[in-house]
Amino acid sequence: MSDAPLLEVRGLTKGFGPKAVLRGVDLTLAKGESLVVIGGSGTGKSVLLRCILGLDTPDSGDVLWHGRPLSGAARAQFMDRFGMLFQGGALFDSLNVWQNVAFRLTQPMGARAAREVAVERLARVGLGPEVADLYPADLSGGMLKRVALARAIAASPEVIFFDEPTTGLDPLRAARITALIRGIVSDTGASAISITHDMASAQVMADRVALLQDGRIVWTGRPAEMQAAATQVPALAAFLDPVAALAATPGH
Ligand SMILES: Nc1ncnc2c1ncn2[C@@H]1O[C@H](COP(=O)(O)OP(=O)(O)OP(=O)(O)O)[C@@H](O)[C@H]1O
Repeated sequence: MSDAPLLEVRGLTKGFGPKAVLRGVDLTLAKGESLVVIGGSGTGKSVLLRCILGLDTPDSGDVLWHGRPLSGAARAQFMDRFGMLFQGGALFDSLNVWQNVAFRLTQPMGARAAREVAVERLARVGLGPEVADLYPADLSGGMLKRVALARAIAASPEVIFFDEPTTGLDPLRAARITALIRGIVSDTGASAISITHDMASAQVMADRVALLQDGRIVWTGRPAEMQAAATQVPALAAFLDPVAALAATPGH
């Protein structure tokens, strides 16, 4: 049991009506590993994440947490042990920054203690205590991402999910958030699954990359292996150099 991966997806399928989106996804996430799932628009990355989180019910297949199917007690344990950075940040406009960060603290604690934890997490993402009492409407896009990141790590999760963490940021801010995420994952020893279109960010964040295409993981490997693998896997080549891939497509 202790040898089991932290999280494992086995033969996951999910469709909507006649449309098969996931056609047998197999994935493992080791303890402390940062896995980045890439794939074109509409390939089912979000559906995969939703199935893992229990927001969508798979048609078949299993999600295992510490080797146990994610249902009943294992699901309850998992719910306490994961952090999530949603694509748009998904902060509550009516709560101030520290209340947003402390929102998912599972350990019961008074407001003063919760605020202290929130301020500490804000410092970890490069924001000072003066931000704690501001509201989301007062913040820039980059600051909102940082606050959302502070919330994702608030309860010291074992696994953190990042849904398109650099979407909507300019290249410099995207690079900063990417470096911050990589640092947090390395420092805390948390495992991470990120989904992204941003190859620059994937290369920095990933210990391992998995490419989702036609409902399956068609390639997985280390970022340094991607270039060589692209000669065998056209979809990978398209990600690494979309302009060249388009130019090579007849009638583009
Ligand atoms: N609730 C739903 N009902 C019907 N179809 C759905 C539903 N959720 C997702 N889909 C379909 O499943 C497919 C995969 O969607 P998904 O959002 O997972 O793609 P994605 O890889 O995350 O794309 P993007 O990178 O553009 O966000 C799409 O064709 C989408 O329309």
